[in-house]
Amino acid sequence: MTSPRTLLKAWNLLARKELGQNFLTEPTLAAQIVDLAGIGPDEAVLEIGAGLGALTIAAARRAGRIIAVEKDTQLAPLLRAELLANGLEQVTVLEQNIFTLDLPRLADEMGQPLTVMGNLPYNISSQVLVKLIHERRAVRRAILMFQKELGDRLCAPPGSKTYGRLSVMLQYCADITVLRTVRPELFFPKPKVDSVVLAIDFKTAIHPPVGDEALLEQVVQAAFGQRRKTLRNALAGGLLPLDNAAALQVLQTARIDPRRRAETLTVAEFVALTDVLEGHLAT
Ligand SMILES: C[S@@+](CC[C@H](N)C(=O)[O-])C[C@H]1O[C@@H](n2cnc3c(N)ncnc32)[C@H](O)[C@@H]1O
Repeated sequence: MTSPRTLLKAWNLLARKELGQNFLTEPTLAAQIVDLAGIGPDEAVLEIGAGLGALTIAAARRAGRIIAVEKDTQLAPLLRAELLANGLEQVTVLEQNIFTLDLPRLADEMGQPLTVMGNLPYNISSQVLVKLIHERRAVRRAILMFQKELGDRLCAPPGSKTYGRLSVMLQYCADITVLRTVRPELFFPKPKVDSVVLAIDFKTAIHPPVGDEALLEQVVQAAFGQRRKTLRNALAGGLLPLDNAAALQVLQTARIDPRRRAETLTVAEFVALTDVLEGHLAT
């Protein structure tokens, strides 16, 4: 792997901050991430934000097929040239915004659920996660690098300050494992903060499953949208079709103290609350 600094210079390009371009500089680290991801020859891998190919090249040495998505059309030819130079022909580079890619359709075309991999641009990491949650029937596993602060939020338990909307929605449908942290020195350009690699295994069965997942998202959004307020006031805050009396009734039926705050609720309690609310809205 040629160093990102050398490659960009040779192609007369600059790293684009607005695309979250912090490239991995260490091939051994890229190989280690791919090893930790347990990528094997039978897998279909989708890489989000392939950049200059650090992870792509490491993964292509192990995986059956790789679809590498890269939004920056200036980088894509460079990436193709790098892959060719490394004799890696089983990689398809898509010059595309990840948000325009239909994952269930891609998984159908590949004949199996996808292993998703990526050193995510920090400015779209949360949105990518929401997309993966929504389209998870197409995803077997995701091995993703995040800014450490977001990684901590995703893993945060109830009761902690960083526990929030995404922690609940992700923990509801996935098991999360911290694989390793990565220091800023291992990227070019060097970011200001540490990163973390997480393995996200989507659950094949959820216990307990919620009746209406879209409603769960709305409840979680309403609760954390006003996280300093009591649940009763947050739920009656306007996002849900509930007034203060109805919010109280729903919380009491779900056996949740209306004076509690969103960050104290377990995922199972959010599920129970949503199921009660669904029944309430149906009457
Ligand atoms: C943090 S860099 C990682 C690059 C490379 N995977 C690595 O580890 O060195 C993120 C990459 O995602 C690309 N990117 C940014 N927004 C994107 C989007 N919406 N869809 C696809 N790729 C995107 C950037 O251009 C950049 O190459």
